[in-house]
Amino acid sequence: MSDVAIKGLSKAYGPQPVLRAVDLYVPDGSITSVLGASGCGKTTLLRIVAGFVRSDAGSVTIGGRLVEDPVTCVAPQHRGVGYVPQEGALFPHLDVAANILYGLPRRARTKSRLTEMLEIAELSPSLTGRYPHELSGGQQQRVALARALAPAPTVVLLDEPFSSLDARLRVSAGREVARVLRHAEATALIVTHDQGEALSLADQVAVMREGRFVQVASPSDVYDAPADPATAEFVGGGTVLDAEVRGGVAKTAAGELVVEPAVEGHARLVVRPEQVEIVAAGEETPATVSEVDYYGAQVVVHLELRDGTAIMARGPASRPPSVGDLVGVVVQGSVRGYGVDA
Ligand SMILES: Nc1ncnc2c1ncn2[C@@H]1O[C@H](COP(=O)(O)OP(=O)(O)OP(=O)(O)O)[C@@H](O)[C@H]1O
Repeated sequence: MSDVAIKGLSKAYGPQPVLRAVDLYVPDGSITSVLGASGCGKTTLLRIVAGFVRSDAGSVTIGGRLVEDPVTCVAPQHRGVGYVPQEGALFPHLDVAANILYGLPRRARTKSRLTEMLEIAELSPSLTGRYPHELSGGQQQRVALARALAPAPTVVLLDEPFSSLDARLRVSAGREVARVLRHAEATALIVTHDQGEALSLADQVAVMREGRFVQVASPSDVYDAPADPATAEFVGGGTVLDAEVRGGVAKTAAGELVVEPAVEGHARLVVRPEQVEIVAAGEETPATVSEVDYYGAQVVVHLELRDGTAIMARGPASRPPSVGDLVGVVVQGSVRGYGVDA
């Protein structure tokens, strides 16, 4: 396998810039997820790396070999890249075996290669004669991955690979695909708009907004130290409060909050929903429950503070409050602050 180096990559469709001088380094044998809202340019980036779309400026190097720049364009089949398109896109008229062996030269379509790919993708040999419509969504994803891995690509690109699966299957299919990629020691780029998926599957998360990377870091750094309030809201959610910070402390509608890293003056503060504890009315900051989203083991409670500020709490679902309840809220721990220039 190989590393991928993307430098100053730009692309516009007509007057509309889609990628704006994007840099990204994916180390050999690691998984990077590209996380961003719909339309921010994720698929375009992946398709340029794969060789399906030309860039306007910048370069892509795979394993030290230049494959894309304004004068170079190595054909997709010569880039050593495996591509798993959205929803797997298996050939419906071919069975599992034929789908997996499809990308190999005829002489390489051997039973032993098929067995090897079934083992890597943790698929039972009893499935080889089945057609895609006879497989579960998760099995289809693993067949699509086995097909992409069969020609032994140096890099695997996956575009929203789990978008067609339901929530429960997404988690298990994601885990299985990550295990297969790690087993194959693949260098992989996974495009997703699902923050849980991005954080749980990858070694590195590249957060994209409007054609730029706003943060490229480990999953825990992206969650614990988001680059800006918008990234914090997108990754993990939370409430952004405007406040004046003096001596590392801010007086806010949600009480006095300790701000880290210490910023001074006007700032935007991010309060994570798991930091907000709901207590009995009369204690701490009063709030009214405006909405309760029930997720089984957890609830997300939307609250309105006295001055109209909306704040969100997430916690265990035991004894959740009801809409209209008067409660108190306490923000636990310090909050992240971002200075705002006057
Ligand atoms: N072939 C094309 N011609 C013109 N505009 C395009 C083309 N392909 C994509 N776009 C536009 O470029 C922008 C980025 O598209 P892209 O598919 O890269 O986004 P994305 O982040 O992958 O979105 P999604 O998560 O919805 O797939 C969008 O505004 C899209 O409409």
